[in-house]
Amino acid sequence: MKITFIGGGNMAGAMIGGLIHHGSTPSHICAVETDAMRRQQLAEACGVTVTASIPDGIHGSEIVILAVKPQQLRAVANQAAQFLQNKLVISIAAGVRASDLSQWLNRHEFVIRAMPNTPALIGEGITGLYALPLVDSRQKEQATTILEAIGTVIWVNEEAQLDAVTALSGSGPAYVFYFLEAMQEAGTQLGLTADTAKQLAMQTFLGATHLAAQSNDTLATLRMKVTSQGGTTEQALLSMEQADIRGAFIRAMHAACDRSRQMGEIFGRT
Ligand SMILES: NC(=O)C1=CN([C@@H]2O[C@H](COP(=O)(O)OP(=O)(O)OC[C@H]3O[C@@H](n4cnc5c(N)ncnc54)[C@H](O)[C@@H]3O)[C@@H](O)[C@H]2O)C=CC1
Ligand SMILES: O=C(O)[C@@H]1CCC=N1
Repeated sequence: MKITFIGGGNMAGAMIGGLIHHGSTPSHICAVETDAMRRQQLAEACGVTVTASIPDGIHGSEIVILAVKPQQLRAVANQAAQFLQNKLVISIAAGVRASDLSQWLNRHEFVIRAMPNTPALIGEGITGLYALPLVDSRQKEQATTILEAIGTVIWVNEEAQLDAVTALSGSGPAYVFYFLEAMQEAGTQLGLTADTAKQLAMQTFLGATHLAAQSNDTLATLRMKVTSQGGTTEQALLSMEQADIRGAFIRAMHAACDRSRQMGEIFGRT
């Protein structure tokens, strides 16, 4: 199965890296990229075919993954439309609705909207998927197979849920890195070296996440099992509650979800 990415930036790079890591043949992957330096990087780092031409890149591919910025999607769709025939199109652009993309692609019916995340690069991604009604089960299986190569796949029945997926797992790696940065910064203020603080922070995330995945306890119970009465964790959590960190976090994710919907309006129905 030959796959073409249109747009070879950060997310396409993570997906291509993940696919190759999982055993895909580099020559079966093509990236259409307008930036010459980025084309060279992709060819050298991944060994995939690169081109600046959309028709050349799409030729011979069964699946076309649109991985440009949301504001670039309409122009790219207009250029690609006449070369698609019955190919499956998967868009990873945040916000832009599958039905709008279908219109730009001359009412192309085989459109899936996907929201992956950057841990795809190491096969630890998670992708939310939504298909237009006429996408058949074979095409859905193809999309599942491709995206399972870079992690876990979750299908949603209502496209609006993809805005929530975007706010949670699409943007989520950035929240984790932000939190890790804060833990590292605090660790160094408390006398640890930056490397030691980073190692402690990262392994704490990994360990706690694996524990939560394997445990039958709720997240709240797991938290309480760390929190000794009169102890250190209690003081830290009290400080976080006083600063309304939980509320701030929830508001932040609402802001991300609102922005995804807004991008659907701004870059979609114009
Ligand atoms: N970065 C992330 O964590 C995630 C990004 N996304 C979505 O993926 C899409 C791409 O995001 P990034 O990779 O972060 O952006 P990026 O800016 O790194 O990549 C976009 C690439 O498209 C290229 N490009 C622009 N116009 C083009 C054209 N006409 N033909 C071919 N290539 C063209 C650019 O040169 C650039 O390399 C966005 O729509 C974003 O919403 C989705 C999930 C996660
Ligand atoms: O920030 C963004 O808009 C994209 C979508 C999810 C992650 N990056």
